[in-house]
Amino acid sequence: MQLQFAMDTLTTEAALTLAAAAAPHVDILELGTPLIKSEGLSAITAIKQAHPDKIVFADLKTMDAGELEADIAFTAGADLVTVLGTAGDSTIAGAVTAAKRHGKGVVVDLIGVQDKPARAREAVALGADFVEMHAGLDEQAEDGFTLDTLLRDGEAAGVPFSVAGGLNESTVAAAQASGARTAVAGSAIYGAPDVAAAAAAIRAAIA
Ligand SMILES: O=C(CO)[C@H](O)[C@H](O)COP(=O)(O)O
Repeated sequence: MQLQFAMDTLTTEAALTLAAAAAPHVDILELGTPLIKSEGLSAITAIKQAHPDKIVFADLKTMDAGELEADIAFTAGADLVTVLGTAGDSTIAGAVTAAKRHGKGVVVDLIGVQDKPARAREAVALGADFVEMHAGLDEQAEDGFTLDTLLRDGEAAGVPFSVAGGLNESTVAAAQASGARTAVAGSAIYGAPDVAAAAAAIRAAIA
C-alpha cells in the first residue's frame, strides 16, 4: 500500500522542511490545496526538484477548466492532480486529456459527493487513475464523523481508491484492510512533534 503525505502548510519553505523529514517513509508528497493557493505553481516545482524520485501530487481540487488547470500543474512538475467528483464529466475528461498529453495522472476527489461508489465508477470510466474516498477537515470535525463510511464506500466502489480523512497510526491499517491502494495522512504527520517519526510509524503500521 502506498503512503501519501498531505502537506497542508502555507509556505514552500515549510513544505520543503516537512518533505525532507518525511520523504524516506512515504511514496507520494502531496501539496495541499492551501499551499498551492498560498504559493502558486512554484511550490510544485520546488518540491519536484527537491524530490524527483517521489510522486508529486498537486491537490488542485479543480472544479472547472479541467484541462487548463491540470496542464499548468503538470508543466510545473506534478505527477498527479485532483479534480473534484462534484465537477462535471467534461471537467474530469479535460484533466484526463492533459494528463495523457503529459504522461501523468488524474485523481478524482469525492469530498462532498453523496453516492461515492457510483461517482467513483463514473470517474474511472472517464479516465481517472483512481478516486479519493475523502472526508475533509471540516467534515472530520462534525459530530458523528466516522471513517467506517468512507471505507465501506471504497470497498463498494470496485475501482482503485485512496482514503483520506484524518488517518493516523491507529487507523491506517483499517484503510489497508478495506483494499485502499493509497493511505493519505496529513495532520497526523505535519502536526506531530517529530515529523519523521510520525511518518515512519504510519509506514510501519501498513508494512
Ligand atoms: O485534502 C485535505 C483536506 O481537504 C487533506 O490534505 C486531507 O484530508 C488529508 O489530511 P488529514 O489526514 O489531516 O485529513
